[in-house]
Amino acid sequence: EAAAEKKRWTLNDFDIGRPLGRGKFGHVYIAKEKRSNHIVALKVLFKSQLKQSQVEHQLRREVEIQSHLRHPNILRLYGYFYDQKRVYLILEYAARGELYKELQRCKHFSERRAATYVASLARALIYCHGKHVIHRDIKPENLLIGAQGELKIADFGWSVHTFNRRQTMCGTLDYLPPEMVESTEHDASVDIWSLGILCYEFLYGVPPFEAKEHTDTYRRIVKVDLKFPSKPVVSSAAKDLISQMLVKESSKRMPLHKLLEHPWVVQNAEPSG
Ligand SMILES: Cn1ncc2ncnc(NCCc3cnc(NC(=O)Nc4cccc(C(F)(F)F)c4)s3)c21
Repeated sequence: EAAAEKKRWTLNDFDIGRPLGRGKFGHVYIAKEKRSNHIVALKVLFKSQLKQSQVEHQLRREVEIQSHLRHPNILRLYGYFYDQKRVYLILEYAARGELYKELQRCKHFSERRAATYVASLARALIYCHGKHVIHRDIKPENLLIGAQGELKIADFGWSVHTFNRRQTMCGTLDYLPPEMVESTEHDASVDIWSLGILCYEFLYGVPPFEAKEHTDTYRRIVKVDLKFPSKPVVSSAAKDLISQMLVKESSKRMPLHKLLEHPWVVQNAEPSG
């Protein structure tokens, strides 16, 4: 394993297979590492596009963050390499593909399936937050399904390390302006809100604040204009959990470990196995 990290990979180390998906910055292909016959996903990114969008630092941060994360519900990033024009990400292959396609196919998930996914996401986020990493981009497009149907959080392109400035400002806070001291706008509770949105979308098939115009969606979010349709029928326990996560005051959102003890999760989620 450690040896694998040191190795300089090149495209010649892989047999490239069918495309798995196409993203904004490039395509993903299934691939087989020739020496080990190990199946991986290879994301190909064009340097020109990365430069144009000025996201190189984000990619570096993703690779750095991902190299320390090991969790069954987090898609592994094994390594990367580059050539003249492209950067390649060597990723764990999720055999059952993209969750959003599954949600489109089923319209909405059963309460058991939704609770199972929400519980595994909560465990993955507890693990990330324990390492001061917040994902910040939890949505169906970034969720994949492994060979045993298990959920995998992918694409840490927007994740950040939340270092506590107090520790890194060499002791004194006295000279920090208010906005620096209370720089909590991006604390881990952003992921709790997103998980609440996801839970709603798993059960109803649409996100709670969806609207035709962006301005209307924005207005509904800041107002937390949360409504539960009469169809499909959803248990009051599920609605109770969602209502405790979609709270405007970030410090008042249900903490992730409390989510795992919520009756709806306890009664509906499959044991993590
Ligand atoms: C579709 N599909 N089906 C099966 C399957 N199995 C594995 N993977 C798949 N798809 C790839 C999932 C990803 C995981 N990590 C990613 N990371 C990323 O795309 N990072 C990234 C890109 C461009 C720019 C930036 C930057 F610079 F802004 F940070 C960051 S994408 C699969």
